[in-house]
Amino acid sequence: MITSSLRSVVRSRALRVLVPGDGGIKEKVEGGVDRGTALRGRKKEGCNGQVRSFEDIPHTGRNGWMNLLHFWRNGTFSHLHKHMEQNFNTLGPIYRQYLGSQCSVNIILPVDIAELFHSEGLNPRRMTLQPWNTHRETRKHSKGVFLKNGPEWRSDRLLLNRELMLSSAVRRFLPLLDEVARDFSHVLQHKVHTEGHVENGTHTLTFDPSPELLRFALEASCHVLYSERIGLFSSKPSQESERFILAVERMLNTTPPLLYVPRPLLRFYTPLWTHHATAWDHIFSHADERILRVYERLQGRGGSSVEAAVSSRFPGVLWQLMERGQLPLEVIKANITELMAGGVDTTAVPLQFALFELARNPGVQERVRSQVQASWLRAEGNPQKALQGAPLLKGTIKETLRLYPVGITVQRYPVRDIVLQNYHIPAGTLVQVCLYPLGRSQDVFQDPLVFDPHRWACAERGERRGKNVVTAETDSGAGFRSLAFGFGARQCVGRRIAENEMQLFLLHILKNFRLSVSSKEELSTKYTLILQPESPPTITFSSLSP
Ligand code: HEM
Repeated sequence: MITSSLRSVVRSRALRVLVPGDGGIKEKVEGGVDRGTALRGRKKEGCNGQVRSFEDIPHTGRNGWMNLLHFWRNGTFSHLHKHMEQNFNTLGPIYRQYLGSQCSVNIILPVDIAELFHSEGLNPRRMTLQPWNTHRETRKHSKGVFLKNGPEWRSDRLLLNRELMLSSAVRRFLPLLDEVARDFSHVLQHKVHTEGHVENGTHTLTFDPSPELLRFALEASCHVLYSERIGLFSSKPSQESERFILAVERMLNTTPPLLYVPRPLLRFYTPLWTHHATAWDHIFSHADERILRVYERLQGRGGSSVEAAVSSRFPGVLWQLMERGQLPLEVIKANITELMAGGVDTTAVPLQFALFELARNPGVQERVRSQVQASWLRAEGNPQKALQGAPLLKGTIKETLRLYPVGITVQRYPVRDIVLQNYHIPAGTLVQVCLYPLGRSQDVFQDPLVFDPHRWACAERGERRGKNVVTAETDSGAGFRSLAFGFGARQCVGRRIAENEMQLFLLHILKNFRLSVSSKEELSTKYTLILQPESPPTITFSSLSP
């Protein structure tokens, strides 16, 4: 039962409105908003409007082990995102989920999401990825920001933000991303002209671009993190890079089955655990080699690299971190490894979805292309100006991630008791914002299954467009609908790289190719720690140049 002191806290508290913004969050305090406004939109009032207890929250069946066994036995763990969507349809906008030893409260409505992030505290915490932690501990590796918590996380994170999140940092690495995106488009042009056929005077090629997209993402990551081009667009890409891509995929695929296994039992999953740990070892050794190279460059050895580094060219995030010397080498290694592991599939996979959606929505594609072409002309080759002049590119990425979020949930442990949907949630409860059902909810988005990048352009201009713009009067969770990169101080540290990398990729593709697909059917998706197409879509690229 809820205590009277909690009720009075809820009643008396001024409602602080958190506004998610591009550079983090702005927080403004609006005094005097009553509890009625704070709880508007909540559907389930207990008798006499009393806050209900945690135990009253609808749930999916309380034996977490039986639930997990059910998923494993039926091979449906990869459809966890679909189960969440079904549960919201049957249980309402909040429910308890039991999986293995873990209980979470799952939510979907912006008003509740706002309340959750409002209570995340100074050092927000996500769900622990136990297999990743166990690998670090057994190999005696440090943790990077992904796995750290508390004040230690915060101080490391502030140093990383300077190299990855500030607009000054973006200005430094944007030209590198642009170079990779242009090269990719040239190589694709060559492939279409040499391997494709001519249809109505246009060179056309139909293929599954997913392996090329992974190479693009790895090439882009290496260029920004190490200032190194690794030649992945050549006809014979290095085997080391191909092995790295395989290691990241294996690490991702082996994480979910190990996720809910208590640590002492991990060793009983021996073959799976061995695959997982070996994949991580490989990812670490990739970073090790680069660190050694940069170390040698910093020591003044390896002449030509030093010249590159002291020239005006951006020497890469690793170089910057090592040169500043504010983080121990072990911690730099852990962070660079996490950035490499987190930076390949996370951008390559949404690009598959974006190409597919643009291809199956030719009208949308034309509108984005004409904005891109006009902006490109005005920008005279300046990539930053070109992106600023084509907001539909950003809308395309947001729309892609709305329908196909890379991570299906964002998690937090509130640092104080809160009330969600009129239920009492004790501090320290794992609460998950379920991004996949959120992006497809009719209660949150008008025509949720329609791919419409323009809806975000309207939202950013504050225009009212059906339910798509929710104002402070109608919903205190205004804006908490585009959360694919998480939120606040703990949001994705690679966000600026990812957003710019994906937008520049689409810019150069749309300038040079018309995209189409033979079937406009929905893509089936599977959850393997990240959300992926069940089978990668085949896309037809038709060259726009003769
Ligand atoms: C479309 C691409 C991407 C998406 C959708 C995405 C999504 C996310 C999300 C949801 C989180 C958790 C945020 C939170 O809890 O609030 C996260 C954290 C993180 N991401 Fe990304 N990510 C993407 C690309 C990248 C890239 C390219 C990198 C590396 C260059 C990266 C590195 C990280 C790291 C290191 C964290 C942990 C940050 C921390 O805990 O302080 N991500 N990402």
